[in-house]
Amino acid sequence: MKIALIAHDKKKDDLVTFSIAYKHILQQHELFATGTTGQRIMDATGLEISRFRSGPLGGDQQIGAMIAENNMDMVIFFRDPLTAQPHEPDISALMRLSDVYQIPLATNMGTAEVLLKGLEHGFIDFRLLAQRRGK
Ligand SMILES: O=C(CO)COP(=O)(O)O
Repeated sequence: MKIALIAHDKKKDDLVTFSIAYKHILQQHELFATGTTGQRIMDATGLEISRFRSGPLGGDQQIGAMIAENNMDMVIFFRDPLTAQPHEPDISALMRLSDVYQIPLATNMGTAEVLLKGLEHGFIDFRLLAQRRGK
């Protein structure tokens, strides 16, 4: 499965902690991230991650493009709901595309934990069908 990892600045520590805790699951999948988030997680975990641009410079849009191409299976996006972001339209667009294409999207650690455990137990296997349909 292809999983995107994204966190706003005030949530990056949480995502790093989460990635350490769930490294055993994450390492079985193909990981992508926005620029700074990806670097932080790689440094802390040693996981291999394909990094896009930083969010404000287009990273959210690049991940959105992968979703539109049926090329992303899950998005874990620790949003900061208390801080205004300069690229709010890009963030909304990414979440919108996740809904358009029915891609599992976790916007906080509670949901992310359920998603990764669901992934571990095969609950996200509908994406395998979607991948085949897209080819
Ligand atoms: O801004 C972001 C998501 O909207 C994240 O970007 P960075 O990972 O580069 O900080």
